[in-house]
Amino acid sequence: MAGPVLRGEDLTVDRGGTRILDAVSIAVDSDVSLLVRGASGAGKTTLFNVLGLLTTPTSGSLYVRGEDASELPERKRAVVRRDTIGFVFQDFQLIPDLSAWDNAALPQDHTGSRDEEWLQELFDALDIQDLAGQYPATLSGGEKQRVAIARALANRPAVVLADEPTGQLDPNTAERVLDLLFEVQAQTETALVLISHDRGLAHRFDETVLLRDGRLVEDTGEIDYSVPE
Ligand SMILES: Nc1ncnc2c1ncn2[C@@H]1O[C@H](COP(=O)(O)OP(=O)(O)OP(=O)(O)O)[C@@H](O)[C@H]1O
Repeated sequence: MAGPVLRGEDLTVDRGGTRILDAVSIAVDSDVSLLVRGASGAGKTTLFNVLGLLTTPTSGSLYVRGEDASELPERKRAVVRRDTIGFVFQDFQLIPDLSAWDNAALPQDHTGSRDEEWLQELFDALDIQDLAGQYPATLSGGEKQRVAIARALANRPAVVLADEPTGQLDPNTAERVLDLLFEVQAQTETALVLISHDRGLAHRFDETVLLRDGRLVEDTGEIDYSVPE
C-alpha cells in the first residue's frame, strides 16, 4: 500500500482550557509496528482516541489511507473506523453475554456478513480455538485479551490500535499476549500502534515515539522520565 495508513498533522486537543495534545504529527506506515510511549498523563489515550476516530481533535488533520477524515460526519467516521481500524483496550471491553466467538465476530456483524473461516484462522493463530463457546466471565485475563485481539482483526483492518493491552496482565501472560499480537500482526500484514508507559517494550517495535506533556519528542531511549507504577 502506498503511503501511511494513518497520518496525523498538527493534531491538537484542548479540554477545559488545557492543551492535552499539542500539534502532534505522526505517520503510521502499513505493516509497521509503532510504540507510542509516555508517562501517565502525557496524552497517550487522547492520541489513541484521535487516531482511532473516537475523538475529533480541536485542530489538525487526520488522514486515513490518504483520505482526510478530520471533517467527516460521525456516520462516515464510524464506517472508516469499522473498515480500517481494529481496537484493543486495556480492560478488554468484551460483551459479557456473548460467547468468545460472537464477541470476536462483532465487527463482522456490523458489516452484515460473517467470515467464519477468517475467524477460525484467528482463533487458531491466537490459540483460543477451544474457548470459542465460552463467555468472558469464564476466561482468564490473557484469554480475554486474545479474544479481543481476534475481534480487532476480524475485519482485516489496515491498522490495530492497542491502548495498554497488557496493563491488566501478569508479566508472563503479558509477554505471551504480546508475542501472539506480533505474530498475528505479521501474518495479517497489519500496522500496529501500541500505546504504553512501559519503556521495556521499545525493543520489540519497528519504531518508537515518545509523548511528553502532549507533545511528541525524540525518543532517545535514555531519558527515564516515566512514573514508577
Ligand atoms: N476531558 C478532559 N478534561 C480535562 N482534562 C483532561 C480530559 N481528558 C484528559 N485530560 C487530561 O489530559 C491529560 C492527558 O490524558 P490522557 O488520558 O490522554 O493521558 P495518558 O497518557 O493516557 O495517561 P494514563 O497513562 O495515566 O492513562 C491528563 O492530564 C488528563 O487529566
